[in-house]
Amino acid sequence: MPEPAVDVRDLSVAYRKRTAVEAVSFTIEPGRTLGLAGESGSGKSSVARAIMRVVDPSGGSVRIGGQEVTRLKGTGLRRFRQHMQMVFQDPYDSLNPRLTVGENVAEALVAAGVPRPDHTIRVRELFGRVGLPAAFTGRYPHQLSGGQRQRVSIARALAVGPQVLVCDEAVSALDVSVRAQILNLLKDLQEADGLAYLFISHDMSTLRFMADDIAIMQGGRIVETGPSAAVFANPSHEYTRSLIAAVPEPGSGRRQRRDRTA
Ligand SMILES: Nc1ncnc2c1ncn2[C@@H]1O[C@H](COP(=O)(O)OP(=O)(O)OP(=O)(O)O)[C@@H](O)[C@H]1O
Repeated sequence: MPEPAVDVRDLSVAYRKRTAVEAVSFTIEPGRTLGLAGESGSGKSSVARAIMRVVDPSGGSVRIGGQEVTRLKGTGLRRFRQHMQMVFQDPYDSLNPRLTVGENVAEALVAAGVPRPDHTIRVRELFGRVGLPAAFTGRYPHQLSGGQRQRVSIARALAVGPQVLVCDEAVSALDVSVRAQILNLLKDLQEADGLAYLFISHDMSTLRFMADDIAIMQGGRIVETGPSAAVFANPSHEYTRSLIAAVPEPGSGRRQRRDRTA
């Protein structure tokens, strides 16, 4: 059997001895999406940060493409980072405002060891893959819309040829129609490249669209997990039921409860 793209076992994360994630386990196969949901503070981003080795896990194991990454350091850690990339909620925070968006993407090519003479053509290719005109490479982040900036972040993530993308609330700041376009783009890229996604979102309708499997976190633990269709059809945990209750049936035309009370 080929190795899963992501294999997390008994992962724990603590901040100054305060446990934020406890004994979290899941796997993601190449070309598949695990949706991670849960209320604010339940530990979703801490799972992502530990997998990316932005924080050191306090326990457990993380295997990416079969390689244990929890104890990697120096060059080994840098090499591993080419296999895993992250897309955040607000590309303004992650793009350098003083560089053009083309230069922002080229920075990732430097990190991936792509020779400089190849940068222009590679950046243009990457812009094409995320649906941006090549002429946009010379613009600055503030000259693009939110959706266009998120496309640039995705191009930058793809620049290193990753196997896994961690999307942490990657579409949460976008308008509904732009959100759908970015989700469709991510699905197309997944199909083309066999990318595995860890897709973190508080929005269950986004997860219903994106995720093959779902894991629900509460208080640092996974309290329910399973194929997305089964979890939505028959949630076993009270907390999952309350998350799903806030989402309309597809096509029902009802607005989300969150919208009604906003
Ligand atoms: N750098 C940090 N130092 C100390 N505590 C932290 C740190 N980052 C997160 N925490 C705590 O760890 C717990 C989990 O936080 P985390 O950000 O992982 O949750 P989350 O589910 O991603 O929340 P949100 O949806 O609001 O981003 C929370 O209690 C949070 O206060």
